[in-house]
Order: sequence, then structure tokens, then C-alpha cells
Amino acid sequence: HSLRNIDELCASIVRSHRETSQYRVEELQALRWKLFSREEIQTYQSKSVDEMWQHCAIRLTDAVQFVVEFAKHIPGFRMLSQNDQIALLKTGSMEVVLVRMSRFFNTENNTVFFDGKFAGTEVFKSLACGDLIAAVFDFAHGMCALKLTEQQIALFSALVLINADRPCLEDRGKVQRVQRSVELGLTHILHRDNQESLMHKLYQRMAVLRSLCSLHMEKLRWFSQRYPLTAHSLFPPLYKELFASE
Ligand SMILES: CCS(=O)(=O)c1ccc(CC(=O)Nc2ccc(-c3ccc(CC(C)C)c(C#N)c3)c(C(F)(F)F)c2)cc1
Repeated sequence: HSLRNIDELCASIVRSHRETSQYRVEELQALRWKLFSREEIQTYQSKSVDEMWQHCAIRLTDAVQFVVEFAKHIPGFRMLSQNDQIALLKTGSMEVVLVRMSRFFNTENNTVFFDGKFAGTEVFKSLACGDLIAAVFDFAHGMCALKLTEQQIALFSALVLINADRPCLEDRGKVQRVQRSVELGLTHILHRDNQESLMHKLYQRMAVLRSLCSLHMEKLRWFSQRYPLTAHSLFPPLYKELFASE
């Protein structure tokens, strides 16, 4: 890899990150004090468990669609087999959504951008998943503490997605080669930003992400057993395809 290739790789991943983010950070900075009113919070809290789950699954699927677009523009991702692309998205897309979500987190009042305003954990009460939501908010807090730039988030998101350790990959070697080039890109920009110390913190964040997403899958299994009709016929098809473990 000549330096030029690495620069080009970083530039294309950063461009793709920017083009596949539904909202820019500046836009959301302007909205950061737009909170839900007492009545709006009441409305969310009076939803039934399955209504709120369906509402969140739709929101999450909207966000995941942007991540699928992002993945397609990562140099080398499209060279992988269809099955390997799906396998990486199955396990990585939710993780990238959560990494991106942390850009829309207000650490001053512990709220995250959801449904057009900034929501505290109380908005999600009717999900009956307090531990998962608390973990999502904690993760967002931890990410904000790293104060990553958009370029660092772009490369980190690509590295979260292109992970050769994921289960059921057909051509692990090929994924490893793409992963290594993305790793080179991330170390390159951390070196340029004089922040190499961030690298091990980012690997720690990836471990937290994996536990977060397995908690999400565990809750989804619980929900699907409890509300089979909603899970099988009212969730977005992409949500089922990516997260339902069947
Ligand atoms: C990723 C594209 S983007 O343009 O950067 C973008 C594009 C849109 C948004 C806004 C957005 O969709 N926020 C939002 C969506 C769902 C959820 C959420 C809801 C419930 C659950 C629990 C589970 C039982 C379904 C989970 C989980 N796990 C996550 C959240 C937040 F995590 F806060 F609760 C926020 C943010 C960035």
C-alpha cells in the first residue's frame, strides 16, 4: 500500500460516511435542546410494549439503511461475495448505527436524537428493556468522551463493519485483506492527528459494542416469543433479515 492508496482509501470512506449520514452533526447541534414535552413523553410511555418495539424497530431500520449504503462504498466491500457482505452487515450494521448515534448524544442532559427530538431514557420505558437502553446510553457517553472527529468516526465505522472474525464468512482471507487496509487507514489518520493512543480505546469500544448488540439480539428473541405476530408480520423486513437469528 503506497501512502497515496491509503489517502485515497480514507478519502472515499470519509466521503461515503458523510453522504450516508441522514443528518450532519452541525444540523443536530442546532436541535440539541429540542426535547420532548411532558405530554409527548407521556404518549411514548402509554404505548404498549409491542407498539413501542415496532416504532423503534422502524426507526432503527431507517438508520440501518444508511449504514448499508455506507458499507457499499467501502473500497473492497463490494469485491466480497454477496453472502459475506450480508454476514458482515448482519452483525455489524447495528454496531455502526450505535457508533453513529453517539454523534447525536447530548452528554449535558443525557439525551439522544430520536424521532426528531432529543430523548432521555424515560422515553423508552414502555419497551421493558431498561438495561439495553441504559447500555446504549452508556455506550454513547463513552464514545462522546473520546471526542472523535467525523473522519475518525468514518474510519472506525468501516473497521467495525469489516471484521474478519465475524461468524459464517465464506472467504475469511479476503475479508482480512479489506480489514487490514481499513486498519491501515485508521492508524494513518490517528497518526496524522497525533492521537495513536486512541487505537486501543477504539478496540475496547468495539468489545463493548459486541456485548451491546448481543444484548439487543437477546431482547429481540425474548420479544419475538412474547409477541410473535408483531415480530413476524409488523417489523420491517430488513430488521427481521438482519437481526432475527433465524
Ligand atoms: C445511522 C444513520 S444517521 O444519519 O447517522 C442517524 C439517523 C437517524 C438517527 C435518529 C435515530 O434513529 N435514533 C434512534 C433510533 C433508535 C434507537 C433505539 C431505540 C430502541 C432500542 C431498543 C430495541 C429494543 C429496539 C435501540 C437499541 N438497541 C435503539 C435510538 C436510541 F438508541 F437512542 F434509543 C435512537 C440517528 C442517526
